[in-house]
Amino acid sequence: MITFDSVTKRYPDGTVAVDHLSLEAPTGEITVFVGPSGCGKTTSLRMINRMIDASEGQILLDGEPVQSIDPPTLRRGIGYVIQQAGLFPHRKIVDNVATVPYLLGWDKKKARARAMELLERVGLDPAFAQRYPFQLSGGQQQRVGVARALAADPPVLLMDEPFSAVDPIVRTSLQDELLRLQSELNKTIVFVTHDIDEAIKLGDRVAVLRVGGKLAQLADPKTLLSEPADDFVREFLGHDRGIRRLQFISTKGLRLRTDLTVPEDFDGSTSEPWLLVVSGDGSPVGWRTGTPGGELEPYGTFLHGRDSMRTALDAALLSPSGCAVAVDEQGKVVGVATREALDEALAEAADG
Ligand SMILES: Nc1ncnc2c1ncn2[C@@H]1O[C@H](COP(=O)(O)OP(=O)(O)OP(=O)(O)O)[C@@H](O)[C@H]1O
Repeated sequence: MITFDSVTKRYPDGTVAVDHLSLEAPTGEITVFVGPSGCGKTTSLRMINRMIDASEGQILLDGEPVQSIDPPTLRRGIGYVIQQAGLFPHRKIVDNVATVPYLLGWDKKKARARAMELLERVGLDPAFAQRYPFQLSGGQQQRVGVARALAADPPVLLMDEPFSAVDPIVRTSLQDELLRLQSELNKTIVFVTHDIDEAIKLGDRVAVLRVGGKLAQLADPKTLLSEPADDFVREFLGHDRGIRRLQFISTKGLRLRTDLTVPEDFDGSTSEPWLLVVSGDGSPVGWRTGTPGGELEPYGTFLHGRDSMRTALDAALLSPSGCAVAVDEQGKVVGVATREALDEALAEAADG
């Protein structure tokens, strides 16, 4: 666990970057520092591994003040990932990843084997090992940055806007990858971002900082969205806070209808305005109207019980029928959530 105990950082020119910050980043969890530019996120992060020293207060690592640990020893137990990866340009990828093991005096073979294992872990083709950083895309370089930070298996990982320099699609996949890795590794991660969506997606706990380095709120993402502490936090969360809350509401209890599906060769009429055509193997094909003939219309799906109400609602909005198609892990139809069922679930969510 990392503990900030009334930590203040005053730079020599008098700027107070962090002001009496007290919070805990629990072991095995992702704690995100989020806030507008200049609110002291990077300064707070760098005080953990003593790249910057606190002016007042103390930071404890599992109860031990970081001030009492000499910086090289401290940093060996703390992985650090920054924006644009910060790889050594003249070293091959494998040697970049093996940087800390080399520093720790591992023999070259063992260090390289560890680097190869990690490249695979972060989803990179081992063939990249022999390349130089400039021969990789920005997203691939970030993966190498994460692999390098994990090389000596540190219990703590500090990540400073690690995904902000890549395009939104790559960014999403890097975020997913980090969550997958974290589910296996259970590191204590402190993650800095200015992007509230990233904070909500990744954080077990989110610390919102305001300019002047003061903590505005520390909460889990669900609480943050439903109970922002003040106008600053509310404003920072943005105007679609209600919609984003839906991502924490499960589709498990969503009522499904199973009488609205028909096989592909069905050409009868019904009084239902829409019917979902399902192929022989159970996958959805498209919506047709109650009367036969005409083109099949598009549909949207959600994984029943796994995806959130946000995804279910999105699926409904993609279909002219206004209904969302519930599928299982194999993509087979398990039922249809009608507008009424979605309404009921939303009303319950609003009450809760
Ligand atoms: N070496 C320094 N000397 C003086 N002031 C500094 C120094 N480094 C940072 N600051 C100031 O401290 C405040 C906090 O900076 P910091 O980099 O921690 O913010 P941040 O929240 O990470 O910002 P950003 O999102 O823009 O990276 C800012 O007002 C910044 O100008």
